[in-house]
Amino acid sequence: MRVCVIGTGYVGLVTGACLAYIGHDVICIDNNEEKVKLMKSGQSPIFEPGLSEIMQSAINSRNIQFSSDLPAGVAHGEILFIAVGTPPLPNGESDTRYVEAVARGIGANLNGGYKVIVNKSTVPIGSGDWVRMIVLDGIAERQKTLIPISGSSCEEKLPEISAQFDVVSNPEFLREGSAVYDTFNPDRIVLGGNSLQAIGMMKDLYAPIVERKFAADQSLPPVPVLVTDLSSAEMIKYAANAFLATKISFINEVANICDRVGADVTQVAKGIGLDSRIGNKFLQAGIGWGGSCFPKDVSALIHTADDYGYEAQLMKAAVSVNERQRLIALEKLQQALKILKGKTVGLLGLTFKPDTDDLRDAPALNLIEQLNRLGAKVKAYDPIISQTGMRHGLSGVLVETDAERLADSCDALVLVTEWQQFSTLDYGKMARLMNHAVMIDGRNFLDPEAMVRDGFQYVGVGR
Ligand SMILES: NC(=O)c1ccc[n+]([C@@H]2O[C@H](COP(=O)([O-])OP(=O)(O)OC[C@H]3O[C@@H](n4cnc5c(N)ncnc54)[C@H](O)[C@@H]3O)[C@@H](O)[C@H]2O)c1
Ligand SMILES: O=c1ccn([C@@H]2O[C@H](COP(=O)(O)OP(=O)(O)O[C@H]3O[C@H](CO)[C@@H](O)[C@H](O)[C@H]3O)[C@@H](O)[C@H]2O)c(=O)[nH]1
Repeated sequence: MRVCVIGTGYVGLVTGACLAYIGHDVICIDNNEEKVKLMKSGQSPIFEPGLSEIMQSAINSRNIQFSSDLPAGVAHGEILFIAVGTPPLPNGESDTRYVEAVARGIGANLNGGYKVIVNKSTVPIGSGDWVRMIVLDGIAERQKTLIPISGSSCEEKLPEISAQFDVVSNPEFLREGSAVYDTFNPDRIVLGGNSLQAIGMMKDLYAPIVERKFAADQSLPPVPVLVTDLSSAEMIKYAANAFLATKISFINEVANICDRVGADVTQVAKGIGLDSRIGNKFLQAGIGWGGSCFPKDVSALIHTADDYGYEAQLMKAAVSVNERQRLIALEKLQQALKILKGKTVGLLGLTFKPDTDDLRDAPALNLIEQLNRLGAKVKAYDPIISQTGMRHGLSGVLVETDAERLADSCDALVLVTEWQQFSTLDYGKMARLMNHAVMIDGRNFLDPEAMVRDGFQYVGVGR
């Protein structure tokens, strides 16, 4: 099928590349010319495991094109994905201006046959109908430009714009760091809309994925496809993220109690996770959840509830537990080092989770800010940020090129991101390079006994 994906970030580029890989004819549109240039040269502007290979394969089979030409994209696609960002506004509300610009642009260029406009971006509940309205506005604006000005000598009758379309909500559940895997191995596909034709086309589009043709385990039953109304699909996206964020805040609260009573949260998580009603996922206690999605999506849902005069108390609590959790490493540093002013703290990891280059709302950023405020010098080593030199959003921190340089002359290390590489560092050598060998393990990732053997004073979270 002919597909146009507008917005080539973590979601749009992965979606576009994977759809091209499974045989669709895809054009990816972005208004960032530099990104387009990079993608045209076969390079991915983001770090995501497996993405470059998928892109390269799609480029070789001529199933994918990259462009900044929205009209060409709209003309190309039978299915038009909107996958632009919906960042948070200062009041927590979702900023939908990029979605609006794209919807207007689609309307202004829509012509010819039937199209399905797909909201892939995470958008406030009710956005499906709103997008439809904006597209219609875009069509009307263009129509106006086609009508000859009254009183002009132009007698020519201009053609009517024929634009048939439906809007579908197709929320995305991929995780950064495993986005390609998640796209080929989804737990479910959610399609919200009331047009049978549009839903039918979406099912055709996803058929190879639903049938697990590209899955890690092809013997599994087909991927469940849940068809709902527009608002329910939009709500599913927010509710899923709010639930997962709340689950993490819950285990973090348990961890804080464990710290006080002398229990080990990693064992507690195992013990409760074996109950199939609870499940063992998303019970990893640590320094709190971050990233480009949980914080903004939970805030947006709280804001939506507020708009309807309802106070989302549980979600507000999940957020405030998380805000406190983000400072837990600082508290533990103060307990271990007492005065932080003039001390040097090294951060192992900067990104909000491993296997991504994304620093949006990363707990490390809070930590850097707070440590600077208290007069500590902050250094960091992150396998991807140190290598790529990407520094967007980073200040008040010296980025080192390897873990041993990081440890050199530090008074404490904080493991912020559980990069796999951090399990095999020479911690004995690192401890010897430090002024004080203190390790705050913000992700309960390291083996406490091994750390002590290597000479560290080890402090975990709820452990
Ligand atoms: N990042 C994730 O893991 C994830 C997962 C699920 C859902 N989502 C949702 O998907 C959406 C996209 O998120 P993301 O992380 O991929 O965003 P992103 O910021 O990485 O990418 C957005 C892209 O859209 C482009 N863009 C902005 N305005 C444009 C326009 N008018 N025309 C063309 N391109 C334009 C930007 O240049 C950028 O490349 C958001 O709503 C987000 O909440 C994200
Ligand atoms: O047990 C856990 C699991 C995660 N986290 C933290 O939670 C945050 C989010 O992690 P994760 O969900 O793995 O990454 P994201 O890429 O942000 O993915 C989430 O957000 C996406 C955007 O909406 C959704 O598509 C995904 O389904 C949803 O998992 C990170 O800071 C993690 O460190 C924990 O602290 N403990």
